Amino acid sequence: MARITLDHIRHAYNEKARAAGDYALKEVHHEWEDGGAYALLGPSGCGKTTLLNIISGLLRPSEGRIAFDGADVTDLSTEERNIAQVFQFPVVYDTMTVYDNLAFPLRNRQVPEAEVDRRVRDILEMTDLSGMATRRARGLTADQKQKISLGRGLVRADVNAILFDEPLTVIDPHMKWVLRSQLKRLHRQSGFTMVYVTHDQTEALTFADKVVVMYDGQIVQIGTPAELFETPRHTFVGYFIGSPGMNVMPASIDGATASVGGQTIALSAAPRLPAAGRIELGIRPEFVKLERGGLPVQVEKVEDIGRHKIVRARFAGQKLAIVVPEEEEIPAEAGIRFDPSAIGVFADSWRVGMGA
Ligand SMILES: Nc1ncnc2c1ncn2[C@@H]1O[C@H](COP(=O)(O)OP(=O)(O)OP(=O)(O)O)[C@@H](O)[C@H]1O
Repeated sequence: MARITLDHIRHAYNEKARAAGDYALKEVHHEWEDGGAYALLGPSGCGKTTLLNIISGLLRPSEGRIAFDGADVTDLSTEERNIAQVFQFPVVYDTMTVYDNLAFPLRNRQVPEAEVDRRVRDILEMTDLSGMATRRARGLTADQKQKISLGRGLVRADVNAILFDEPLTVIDPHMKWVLRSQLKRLHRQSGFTMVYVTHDQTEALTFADKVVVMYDGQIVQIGTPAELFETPRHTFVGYFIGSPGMNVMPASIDGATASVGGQTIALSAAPRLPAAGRIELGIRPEFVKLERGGLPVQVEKVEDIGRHKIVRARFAGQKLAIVVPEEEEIPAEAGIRFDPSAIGVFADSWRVGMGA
């Protein structure tokens, strides 16, 4: 288990990189707690794997240093960093039995056989592979092989961290849910530092204590699922987390009042705006209320998804999503009201503070 320090890390795959845009990973400067469960979440190409490979030692960053518990490991190999990794696709020994595959990382380190047996049996149970312990890996499905890979990542008790790169991609949906919950439980029991790469928000939000949201080579926010939902620091976080994502509307501001397409919206306080910049309001669909009176809105579509309804509407020339509780009627000639305390103000996509 280790605290991971990312000290002014940048990475470019092209050695001649100069401009910020040349870097696959723009500057990352953070400290991740010992024993934390982190998810790296973001769309394809945003730099998640690059950052994970820098932590594991598969990639040396172009700039900056990385430390485990304060000791510089920038020039150490994965093996020397004492890290377990689980990749997107299975890495198993086909000719070995399931049991021996799981035992391999332990036997390799001369762990006493009684301890090997205890650990392997725990993992067999966790991954639902107990019934096939004596079968050779060859001939198993991709799904079963990936469970072996996952088990091999989890079997050692002496690692500094366990890194997962989209480990559940080939697992069927029900088992995905089971394994995610098991991983969470295992994290609580073991206290390993875990870093989990995914582009799936459900996976990230159920697994992690802290979600690291990445966009275009940058970490745009590190927060608990609740923080990301309630106070996204960047419009991308608002849009990426939540279903549907946050509504973002271009606006102008005068004191504690915003104007969107000629409609006036009250804010909770006057935002502290920078001298220049593109101003937008962000409000989650859960905090827009449909009611008689209110600001004019055109309802275009209603999607009933069981727990609630999603209303797709147009407000002041902008698309707007509204979440309506299942039991509530959608009034004829509906208008809308925004909860002022739930409105965020963003300048050039970054959240600004409110009030003096
Ligand atoms: N070996 C490489 N050589 C050159 N460019 C690379 C290399 N690996 C990644 N890149 C580029 O770096 C950027 C970040 O890629 P990275 O794989 O880290 O993103 P990601 O968020 O993990 O994406 P995905 O979810 O698709 O794996 C992308 O623009 C990608 O094309």
